[in-house]
Amino acid sequence: MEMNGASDSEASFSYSFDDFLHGHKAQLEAASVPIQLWPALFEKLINLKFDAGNHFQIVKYEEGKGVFAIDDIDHLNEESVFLIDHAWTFSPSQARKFLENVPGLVERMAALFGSDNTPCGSEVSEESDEDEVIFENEKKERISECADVKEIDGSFPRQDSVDANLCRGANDDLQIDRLLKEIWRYAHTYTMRKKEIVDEEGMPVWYVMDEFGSLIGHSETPNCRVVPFFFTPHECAYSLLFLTKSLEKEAELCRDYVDTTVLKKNPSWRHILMYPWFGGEFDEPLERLKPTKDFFLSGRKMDDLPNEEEKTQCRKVARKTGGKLKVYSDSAQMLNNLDKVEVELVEDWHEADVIWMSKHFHDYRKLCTENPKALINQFPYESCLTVKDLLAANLQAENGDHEHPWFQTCFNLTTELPLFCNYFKEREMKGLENTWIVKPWNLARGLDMHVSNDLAQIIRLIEAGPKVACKYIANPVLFKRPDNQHMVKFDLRFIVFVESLRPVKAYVYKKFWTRFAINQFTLTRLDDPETHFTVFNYADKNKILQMQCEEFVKQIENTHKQLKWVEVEKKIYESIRGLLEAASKDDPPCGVAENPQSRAMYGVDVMLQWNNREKTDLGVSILECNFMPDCERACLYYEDFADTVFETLFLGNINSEKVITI
Ligand SMILES: Nc1ncnc2c1ncn2[C@@H]1O[C@H](COP(=O)(O)OP(=O)(O)OP(=O)(O)O)[C@@H](O)[C@H]1O
Repeated sequence: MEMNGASDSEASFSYSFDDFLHGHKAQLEAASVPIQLWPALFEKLINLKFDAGNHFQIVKYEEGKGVFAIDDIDHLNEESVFLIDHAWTFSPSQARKFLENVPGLVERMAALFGSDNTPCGSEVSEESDEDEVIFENEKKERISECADVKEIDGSFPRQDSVDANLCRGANDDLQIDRLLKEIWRYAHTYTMRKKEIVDEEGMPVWYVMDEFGSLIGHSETPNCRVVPFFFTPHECAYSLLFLTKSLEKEAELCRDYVDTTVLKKNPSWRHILMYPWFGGEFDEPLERLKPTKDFFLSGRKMDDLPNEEEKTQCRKVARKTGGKLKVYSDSAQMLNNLDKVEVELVEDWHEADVIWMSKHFHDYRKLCTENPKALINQFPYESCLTVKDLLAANLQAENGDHEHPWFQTCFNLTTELPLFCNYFKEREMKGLENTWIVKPWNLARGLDMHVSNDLAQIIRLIEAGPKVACKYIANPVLFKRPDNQHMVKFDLRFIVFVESLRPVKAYVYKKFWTRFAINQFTLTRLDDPETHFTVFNYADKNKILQMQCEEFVKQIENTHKQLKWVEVEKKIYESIRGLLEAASKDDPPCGVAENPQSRAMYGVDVMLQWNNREKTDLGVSILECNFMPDCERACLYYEDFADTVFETLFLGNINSEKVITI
């Protein structure tokens, strides 16, 4: 028997198998779905034919539930591909909100997670309960429950997903906490990439499969694979189940829970990747070393540098200190905001006094030999400073640890997962605070970031893309928000102008920017973005507190009487200088390179924390350093900003009222 979500007439609309291949072939190949299954898959997708119930049943046994074959099933059979629906699609930062508000979601997830999936091979109970053959009925119910069936392009019916509607309802917080922990044994991920956004990586989507998919057991020698599949006409993802071995009647269906690219790249990590399901200890002593040159070079285009002689010649060239600057640029934002500094745009970079680029520049040698008088707003290999994983690697000591007081301990989970797990477990054993912030290094604006003290969750998060884990600042200095009276975390952005790196010659713009969290700081709800982040990607502007730095200083000194801002500022400036020195200490490609023609402006994000219980010892922590070719917000707040940038960086006009030498 099968479930058809579409009537015959709907199914016969003009979407052909060729259309299907055109839109999905790359996905099918990437997921290694055998080619002989594609026609049946196409047919099942357009008819929404969830027919797994004809071949499998859920069976309860002593340790839990599993999925078993009703008949012999040949894996070479062209029909042996089955659709699995997704019970819940979610983003981890919004999951709690949905559990609190969507009726029935807590109950469904609790029922789903309540079963204990044990590895294949467990004894099957003699009496396989009739009631447990649930897919078919359940699917019928699901479809009939779904009152809102939409027509897309007048042809395909599509059901609203469970996360589409929000409504109020009360649920037990403890149960939700438990579900949010358990979910990392059931959740899976795929990433949507939008073709039109070339530079930005896609945002990962997490989902829980329906009861059938979620109850498939684990084996290291699996007999099936389950892969996510985005079906464009439905604008919706399903999972596909296909067999890798034939099944005999009553055999248990088992997939490999860690059949992921992470495992493919690191086969020796299997026991670590299995931790979310089976736990374990990671106590092998591992030596942490600084990443090698190869690490810094992988996936990066090398910058071409002038040799020492060329640099020496270049240093002798006289440069402009006034008058009209000839500027070659790919970005007008900053130039449009210049008032006092006169500029003339040139089409040929050979003529330029200043090269102002938002795109990465690589040809420093050519610039040095063909236009030595020009200055440019970038340093070679500055990604060692501005990209999170490279910065963390750059700042590591030879023994691999981070020893700078202004930098939080940080692990690259793509290369150092075993080390991180050891470190995590060691802290756990010692009873030390163990909250981490897990950040992708290729997305900005706080996207795909997670605060967590749960090792299982952290391990699973790397399936959604490369990440670093940095020790979370658990004792931040808090700010009393005047609008809601909450004591919230905040971070500060300082703009630094770099004139040279060896030795460091740099200036900080005296005005800085403030960013505040919304909710009262607490370590109890680590999934709440409004408590733990100061950047928000939504439009509720009312919740965002804007405050000029002068007002911020007044208020923070008022709240924390032991703080004197002049002293805090001094520590911040010392830390920023420390950052620039440390980041350019190693030769390229492992550190930022000195270059006589380079000048740069970076945005340095800083948090303040208490180093002791008494709150007398203040620490400065640098979160990250951003390359800033444009500065819309700065130009909007401070009319003199663009002029100050150009005067400081390119005219050698250091105005001590606006910038401070660090
Ligand atoms: N180690 C940390 N401890 C506590 N909070 C942190 C830590 N690192 C980052 N955060 C917080 O996480 C958020 C994003 O941080 P970060 O600046 O590193 O990322 P981003 O995505 O590059 O954002 P942006 O580019 O907008 O600054 C901020 O709200 C920041 O306060």
